[in-house]
Amino acid sequence: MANENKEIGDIVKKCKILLLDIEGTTTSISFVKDKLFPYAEQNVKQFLETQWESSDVKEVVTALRKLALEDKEKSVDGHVTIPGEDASKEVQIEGLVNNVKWQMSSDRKAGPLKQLQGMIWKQGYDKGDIKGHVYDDVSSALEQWKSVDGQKVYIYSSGSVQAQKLLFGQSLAGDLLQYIEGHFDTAVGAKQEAASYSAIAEKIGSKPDNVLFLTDIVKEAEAARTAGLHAVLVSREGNAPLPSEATESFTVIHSLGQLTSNKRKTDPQEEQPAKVPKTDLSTDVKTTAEAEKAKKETSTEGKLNEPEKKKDEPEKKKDEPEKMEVDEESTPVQTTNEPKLNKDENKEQIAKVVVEEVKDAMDSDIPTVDEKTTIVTDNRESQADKQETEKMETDIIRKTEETKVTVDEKTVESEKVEAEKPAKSEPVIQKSESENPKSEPEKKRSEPEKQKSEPEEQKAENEKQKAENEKQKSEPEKQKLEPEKQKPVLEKPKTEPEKHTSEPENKKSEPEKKKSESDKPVEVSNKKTEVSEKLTVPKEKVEVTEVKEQAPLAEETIITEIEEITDKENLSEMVEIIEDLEPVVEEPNGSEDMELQNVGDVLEKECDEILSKVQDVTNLDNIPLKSTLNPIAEETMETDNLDSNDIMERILDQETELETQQAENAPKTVTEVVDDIKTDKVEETAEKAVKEKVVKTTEKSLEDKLDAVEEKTKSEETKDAKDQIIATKANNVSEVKGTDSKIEKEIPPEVTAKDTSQKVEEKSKPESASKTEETKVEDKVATSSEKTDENTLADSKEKDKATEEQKPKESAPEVNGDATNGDKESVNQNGDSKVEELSSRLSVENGKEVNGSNGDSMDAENGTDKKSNLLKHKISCVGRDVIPGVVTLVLITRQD
Ligand SMILES: CSCCC(=O)C(=O)COP(=O)(O)O
Ligand SMILES: [Mg+2]
Repeated sequence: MANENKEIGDIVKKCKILLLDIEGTTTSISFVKDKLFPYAEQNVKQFLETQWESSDVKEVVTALRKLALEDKEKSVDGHVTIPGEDASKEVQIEGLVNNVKWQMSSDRKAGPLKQLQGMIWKQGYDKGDIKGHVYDDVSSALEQWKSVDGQKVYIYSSGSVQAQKLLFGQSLAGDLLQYIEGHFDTAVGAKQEAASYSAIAEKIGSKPDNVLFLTDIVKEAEAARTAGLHAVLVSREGNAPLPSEATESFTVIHSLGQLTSNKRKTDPQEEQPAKVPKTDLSTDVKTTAEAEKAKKETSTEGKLNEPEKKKDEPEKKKDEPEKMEVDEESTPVQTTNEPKLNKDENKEQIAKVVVEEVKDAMDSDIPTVDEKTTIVTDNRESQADKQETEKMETDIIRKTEETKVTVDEKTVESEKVEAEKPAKSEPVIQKSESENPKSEPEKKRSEPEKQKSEPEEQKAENEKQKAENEKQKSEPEKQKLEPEKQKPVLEKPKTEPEKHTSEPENKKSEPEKKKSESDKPVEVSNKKTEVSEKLTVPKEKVEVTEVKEQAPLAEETIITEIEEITDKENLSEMVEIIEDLEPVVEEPNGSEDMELQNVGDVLEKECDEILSKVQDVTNLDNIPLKSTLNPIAEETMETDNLDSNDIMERILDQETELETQQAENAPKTVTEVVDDIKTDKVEETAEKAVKEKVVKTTEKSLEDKLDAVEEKTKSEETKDAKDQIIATKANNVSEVKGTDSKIEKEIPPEVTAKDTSQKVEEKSKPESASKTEETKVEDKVATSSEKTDENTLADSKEKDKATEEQKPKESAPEVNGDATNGDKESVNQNGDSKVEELSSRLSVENGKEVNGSNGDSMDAENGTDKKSNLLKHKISCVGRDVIPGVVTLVLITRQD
């Protein structure tokens, strides 16, 4: 059995029953000898005198007298006789007191003595003179075994059952009886007899092999082992030193906590603070010191060699019913306490705390969902739980913010995919995913001033933008952009990170409006904005570099050309020039025709590739992107000849339908979203949120592009549209063309709009989160798109306004249809032939592309138109990232 020492961990897990000794195991020997025994000695006479007539006293007196006769017959050394019943009460009591004191002096474990002791001690407990001593680790171990580990605890002590219950019921640690299933005393047999343990196992209803006995007495341990029980020796401060052979044979512990698992209760609410298990480490240190000290003390084991005969156990029958308080078989017992489970439960508990902190920190922001993974995958050793927990919580909060950053970046960069040149999208996305998120918070912290100043500035900008957007939506025919708005854009060249930074900021103005000025979304939005901003500046530099590396073809060439043509370092100067210029656009010369055509083809192809890559990166194959876009695509396919009003109505209908369906699903609350963290859906939720953003971004972008097309058409109908307007509109036309072409290729015609909506909703389970993000993304895209037109058209606002004011009634019908479908007549009404030609071509191109590739414009237009379209297409792919004003200038310059 020597190997049991090494196997104790497994044995503890296996044993359903823990059988505990008291003195020297749960309670100090000194408490018994220095408190209980003296109390009994001092009060025995008084007790007998006052309780002489009670049946219990008479019974125990009879038993004591019987034992004394036996001791006399056996000639036990130092035995004390008890006078017969024929003696006076006083004589009998005097004899009894002397006998009791003699037995106690030798720590005799006789049943009648323990019975009387218990009766006397009860008075002391009742008076408050006695509090049962238990070691510090006892209560926690008892609770752990019962409440968590699923082990049942029984007491087996020479002290009477009554004395046991008094001690644990009125202990220094409170009432511990709730953790004890039953009590055994010497009525079941002497503690150094194996039969006693067999009897206990039988009474409990457990196999001896499933019972672990804890005691400070080697002979008791040996008896238990003989009976087939497992036994562990307990070494406490003040205990008799354990012989070396015993420590080699038995496992020796110094704290009951050494036999408890590291598990915690699954529901912290059920756990009382005072009952939280202490760490094993601290207890071990203490008890080890106690053990070392105990080894220096003299052994008292020899004094405890008292005979324990069944005839000396008159209280046996009376005790037995108490011993079977719990039917062990009737209550399932957890058999294993694997460390892994302990950790998991700890994690779960920690996760709850962390979730609360995340809630506070994130203020219900969506990306918090990603933190769940961190919690689950964290592995810690139980003894360092507290420190690890703090660290973990910190890490989780930090990673949560990092996740936010990642999600925001993906959102922004997904938007960039649409907004930027096609060749840029791939490296941007790759960069987003490959970046080390841990570096982001550092970047964020490195720019605190920017974080503080920009939101306010941005807020004013957003409000301004909102007003503009409202105006554009409600009064499309009066889309006029303030000239001053063009300057900030023109002052920010494409390669400046500020341009990218400003986009997501502007896009956040809409969610604030749509959320009915709700504070929380605004806060979240701002928070995300800050993160995006902070990260954008340093990151964009890298992105630009990568883009340059991977997109060295057409657009870079065009950029170079533009730069060469303009040869202006200070673009603000160009703004002034442009503003002063009377826009005149002429056709490119014929020698450039093929070159431009090639460039246009390349760019168009790259646009398609980018859309494909966006889908790959965001796993859009698994979500109904195509279906989401389908309503738009199908409508356009079926309404080749519809005017812009029809298209807009259908788009709006689709949008309304989608929103209605989304609204039907009860949105998840923030708490529910955060709670998802606990169910290991964090990554899934975050992924869905990102996908949702991309889907919505794409969808909204398309809608906005169609809006832009319509707006362009309207502007064309003013007849005196300037070159800048045409060039800018060409951007959107090309983009719509590329996007629509892609959609048409990918969307199977059998997919219905209804299916699309359902799929989107099913896929987007974190509804409220998605809703919030959707709104943001949609608004971002909308704002971005609108702003592009806004800025580009700004310098022609006054002229357009004057024109439209003159012919308000004429503009409306033209915008509603003819221009979109390429009615050259309606466009030509406004005069300038060159402008008319370009406008007409643009109208044709708009009509064709919005309607879904129903023909090659090259076939319908003359060579001049082809060149112009190619030029517009070329510029459209670049212009958005360059500057509309520059594009205009290029147009002008090239034509000149
Ligand atoms: C509550 S019992 C008080 C201690 C006592 O009287 C005694 O005999 C303890 O014996 P144990 O078997 O628990 O060592
Ligand atoms: Mg003991």
